[in-house]
Amino acid sequence: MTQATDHPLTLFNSLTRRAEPFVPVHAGEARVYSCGPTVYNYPHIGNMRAYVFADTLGRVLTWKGYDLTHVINITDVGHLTDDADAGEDKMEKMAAAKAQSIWDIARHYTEAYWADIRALNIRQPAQWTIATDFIDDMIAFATAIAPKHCYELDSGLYFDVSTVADYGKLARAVTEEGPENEHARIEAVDGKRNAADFAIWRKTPVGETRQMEWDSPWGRGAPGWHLECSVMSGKVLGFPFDIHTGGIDHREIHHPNEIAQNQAFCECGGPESMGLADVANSGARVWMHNNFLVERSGKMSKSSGEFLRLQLLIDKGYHPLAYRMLCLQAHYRSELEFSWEGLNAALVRLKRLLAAARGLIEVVTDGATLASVRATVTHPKLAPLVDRFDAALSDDLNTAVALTVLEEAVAVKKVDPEQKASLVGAMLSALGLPLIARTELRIRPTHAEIDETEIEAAMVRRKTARAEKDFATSDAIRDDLAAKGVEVMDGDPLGWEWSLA
Ligand SMILES: Nc1ncnc2c1ncn2[C@@H]1O[C@H](COP(=O)(O)OP(=O)(O)OP(=O)(O)O)[C@@H](O)[C@H]1O
Ligand SMILES: [Zn+2]
Repeated sequence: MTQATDHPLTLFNSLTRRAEPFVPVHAGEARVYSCGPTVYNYPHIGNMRAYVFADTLGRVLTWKGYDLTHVINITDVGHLTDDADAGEDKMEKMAAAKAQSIWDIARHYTEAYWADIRALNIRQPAQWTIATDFIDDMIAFATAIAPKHCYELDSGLYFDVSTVADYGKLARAVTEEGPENEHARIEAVDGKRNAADFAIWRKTPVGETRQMEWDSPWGRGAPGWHLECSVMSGKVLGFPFDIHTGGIDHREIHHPNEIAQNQAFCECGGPESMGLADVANSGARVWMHNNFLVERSGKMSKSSGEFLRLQLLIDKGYHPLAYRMLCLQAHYRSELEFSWEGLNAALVRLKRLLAAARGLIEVVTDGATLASVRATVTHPKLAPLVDRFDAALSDDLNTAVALTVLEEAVAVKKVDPEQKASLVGAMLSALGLPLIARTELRIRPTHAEIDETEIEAAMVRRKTARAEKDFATSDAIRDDLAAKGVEVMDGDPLGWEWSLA
């Protein structure tokens, strides 16, 4: 638990548009729900920024001593090609395009997403909730709110946004651009009472069949995407829970719609009052949003054909943790522009950090808390760094500053090595950077013509030649390696003797 002397954890709440001290709903606990991917395609690295952010939040909550329950969902049904109420189901569309079963599509892309989660050292949440496992709960939730908040049309059961207070309060559109802008692009459906009304249950049109459809009081069909997240978060974490996360696009439609449903549910079927005067019954106390990873050409999107996958970075010889480092260097609420130069700089920084921390490799401090670090790290050169690191993370997850404090800690000399090791280990774990051997960071790009064992063997032959002053042989080996795309780095201060060009 947070001690009186610790920096209070403050988090920016999109709902109140303020950084606020974190006050858990249940003492000592933190319950967090993160909107998960729609598994119709591979995630791009922009999508993965959302999970690096959610993981960083979880790690900071652990660091601060909270007992964390993190839930991430997998959306395998219901997300339309437009976040608002138009278009086709993304999953059905991809299954049709590939002439495959939707269940196979979902399985394949869920596995691909999980592989990226592991590669980025993102901790496993307490539960992955799969939307199609919660259909009965979704029907029960919709049944509870329908009489007061919904109406039925031929195409489905619609939520009437005028039945809840402050609809769209979360969305920037409401205060800065006027609600009409955002809603102007929502496709008109005959009979809708308000432009922003959305389907919480979508009926399968007469004469059509969907691969995924279920019976409901409103006919055969499928749940709406917004309904899914309200149901899974409330069911697993209980309303109200502490923090709901997602990318900044969710602040405009998906989360306002979740909030509207949560308000309706808490009034009709849930706890009478959640004791949250200013964020009345919105389901979660704090709503947090990561900003986008962008390319020079604009927001990265997997709906638009070509996109950057983590695997592409790996194929080009970048360790996936270089991408984690890139994310940590920016504040999660800032837009981050992706470039290969930037990724390379992040990789070099990571190499340098891990090379400097080399001697500390045996230390296992995963999940270390501030309290445990304070108890062991008392040296006057180190204790102030604990404090500064904590201050940075507590300041709305300022990982950019925390990283610089970590680098200072690694560079501290003439201190008790065990204390230094515990401190560095704990800092790395709070940022989700594993203390891997630096050689593991070296990845062979798929286009390379030579493998690492061959390179290492050539390097040994070259060393022997040089020791024997046989410079002709040593130069010939270097030239041969250069021809295969390997640069020999004599006198490299990081101790890396070669790199792939
Ligand atoms: N460029 C981006 N940078 C950061 N986060 C993003 C980016 N694009 C999407 N996200 C976030 O990634 C998470 C997963 O999104 P999801 O799988 O629903 O993507 P999507 O909306 O279907 O795809 P697309 O990337 O085409 O918009 C969401 O929290 C979303 O807000
Ligand atoms: Zn969601």
